[in-house]
Order: sequence, then structure tokens, then C-alpha cells
Amino acid sequence: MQPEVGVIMGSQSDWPTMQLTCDILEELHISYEKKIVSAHRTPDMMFTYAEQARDRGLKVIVAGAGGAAHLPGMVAAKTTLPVIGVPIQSKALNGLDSLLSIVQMPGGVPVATVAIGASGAKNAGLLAAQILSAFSPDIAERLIRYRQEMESSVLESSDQL
Ligand SMILES: Nc1c(C(=O)O)ncn1[C@@H]1O[C@H](COP(=O)(O)O)[C@@H](O)[C@H]1O
Repeated sequence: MQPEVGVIMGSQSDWPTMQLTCDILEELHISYEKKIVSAHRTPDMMFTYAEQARDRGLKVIVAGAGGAAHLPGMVAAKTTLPVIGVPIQSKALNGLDSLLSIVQMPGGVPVATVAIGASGAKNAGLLAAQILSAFSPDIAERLIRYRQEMESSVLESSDQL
């Protein structure tokens, strides 16, 4: 199946976080691909990936990176597809470095930035799904079910208090 979402990350060490994005996409039956791509370590590959993404059929890119997290912004600079940036929780600065590197884009080149770490990665998957749902009633329906299940589980945990 042709992937609709490209999930990329700066290093294999980002995978435990970015796996949460992939888990959500799988839960919602959205096709995706996953790759390690780094603006710093594999700049030519990053350039090609971003430049070819639309022609390959991708519709949204989720990019996770930590520290000097230039990957989401650099990818956004080379494609007009929507790019969602996930700030990885770095050891030295707890992810504040990643967050600020991703969120403070200059006007003209947006990156939709989610929260640091696990909840951000999960929300990146949901946000990608919500973008696709604007053009897919099936995905919209699955998102409604996801919300209903979330609500039920909150009500259940409240009953069990
Ligand atoms: N921020 C970037 C980029 C980039 O922005 O291109 N490439 C790798 N990295 C980040 O470096 C951190 C440490 O990587 P290692 O664990 O491989 O040393 C990772 O969080 C990765 O996202």
C-alpha cells in the first residue's frame, strides 16, 4: 500500500518515541513509512527525501529530532507538504532545546510543533490522521471512534476511583 505519511527521525535513538506515532497510525489503519533521515548526518538524503515526498504520494510528514533539532524545519524548507515536528526529550536539556529548535521557524516556512516526548509523538500521529481526515470520511469515522473510546476509558477510570 502506498504510504500516505512519512515518519522520519534523526537517529535510531529517537525510535522509542517515534514508535508512538507509528502505533497511532497503525491503530487508525493509515499507511506510513518510517526512516532515519538527518539534516546533519545525511544532508543529501534529507534533501532528496523532502524534494521527492509529494511525487511519491506522501501527504503528511512527521519528523522527530532531538537537541539541535533542525530536521523538521529543513524538511519543511524543501517541501510544501504539511510537516509535523516532534521534539525528542534530550538528556542534557530535557527536550527544551529540541522544542525551541523546532517551534521557532521563520515566517514563511511553518512546522506544526507538538509537545516534547511521548505525548507529542502520539499527538503527531493523531494530527497527521486529522489532516488526512479532511479528505477521507473513513479516517474521519475512525477518529470519531478513537475519541469515543478515549471518553469511555476516562469515564470508566472515574467510576473506579
Ligand atoms: N537533531 C538531529 C538531527 C537533525 O536535526 O538533522 N539529526 C540527528 N539529530 C538528533 O541527535 C540526537 C542524538 O542522536 P544519537 O543518539 O544518534 O547521538 C537524536 O535525538 C537525533 O534526533
